[in-house]
Amino acid sequence: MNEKQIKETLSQIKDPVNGQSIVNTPHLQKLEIGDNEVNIVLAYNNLDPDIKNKLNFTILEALYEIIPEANVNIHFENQAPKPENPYPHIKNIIAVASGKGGVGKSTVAANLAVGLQKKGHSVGLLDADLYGPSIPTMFGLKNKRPRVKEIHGRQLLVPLTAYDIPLMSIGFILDPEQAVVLRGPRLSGVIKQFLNDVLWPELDYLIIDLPPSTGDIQLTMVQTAPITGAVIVTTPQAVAVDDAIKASNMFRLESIDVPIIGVVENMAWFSPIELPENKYYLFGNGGGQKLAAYLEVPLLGQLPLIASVGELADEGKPAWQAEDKILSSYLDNIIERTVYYTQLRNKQSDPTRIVKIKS
Ligand SMILES: Nc1ncnc2c1ncn2[C@@H]1O[C@H](COP(=O)(O)OP(=O)(O)OP(=O)(O)O)[C@@H](O)[C@H]1O
Repeated sequence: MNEKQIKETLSQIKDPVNGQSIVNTPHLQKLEIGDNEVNIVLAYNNLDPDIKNKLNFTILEALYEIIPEANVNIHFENQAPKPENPYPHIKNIIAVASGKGGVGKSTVAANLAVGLQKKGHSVGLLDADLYGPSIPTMFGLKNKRPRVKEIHGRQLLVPLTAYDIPLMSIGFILDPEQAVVLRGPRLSGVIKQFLNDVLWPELDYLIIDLPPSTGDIQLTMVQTAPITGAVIVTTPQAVAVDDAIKASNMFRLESIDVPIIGVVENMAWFSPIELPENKYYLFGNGGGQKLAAYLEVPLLGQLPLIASVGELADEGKPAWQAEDKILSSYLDNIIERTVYYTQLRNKQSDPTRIVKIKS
């Protein structure tokens, strides 16, 4: 049978619930076109029986017109639809978050992106820290502007690239003074633009560097994209851990429900270059482990305080670029465990749903 013709015919039929074409609606669970058979499974949450009968009849009638000899089976399931995903070309969206500022969230986000890319994954990095974007500096792209490309009448932003990673940051678009005054609808407009109007390629991971704490940006993000999971960054300090708990609690609200992949403890200790085996616990010891235990999530790894991390970042190079073996081994561990626990999350839980705005 002519699959294209069948799909075209079905695409003329509208989903009675959301008005989308029946072939694109998230209520469509299955469409199988065999030699002489079409099997359709639609899932609705308590659909009115009259509407269901009418839809059933409309589909049968439309297909009978073009394939009168075929066996058409339409099965309705009573269940919630698959979550909508406006970004099917991005497999995993990982939000890197922290409670306190300055704990190294951007450093971890940048190095996660570079490390994942080095291991063969396709990765994009989105700097959503509107009030203090550091990604342009860390990747040596300060004062650079993205190109605009018109596609099907839409003006889309082409991400800048460094180390083969497509990058987007508010710092590429607005001056810091302009970003600071963004509020309410304009703020969420910018966040939405970052996801919807940027030409992100097919990605295994989109890493999002969120601002510290909880606020409008985090809320807009979960209302815009299905965040696969959050990575929480903390230093060992008790105050940082307490604030990280507050930030984590936002993701865990029943209405938000973004899984936490794990915890990264940054600035875990200091080792002088001349004595790399010595560890000095400047900010206390075990805070990351405590946070992970409290949240019942894995500790993805620890990153010591190493002067070269900060120096390289200021030179526009993420630490992964360093030839430092000790540093690479810590980063390697964090990357491997992030991949493992993200895959485990995908196996064990349903995809995240975009948070609906209640009016
Ligand atoms: N492990 C480390 N060793 C040395 N310096 C580090 C380390 N991690 C971060 N830094 C430095 O500490 C400073 C703060 O780091 P970063 O910008 O990543 O923090 P942040 O949590 O994203 O901050 P913000 O609150 O601005 O979002 C930067 O100068 C960075 O280079």
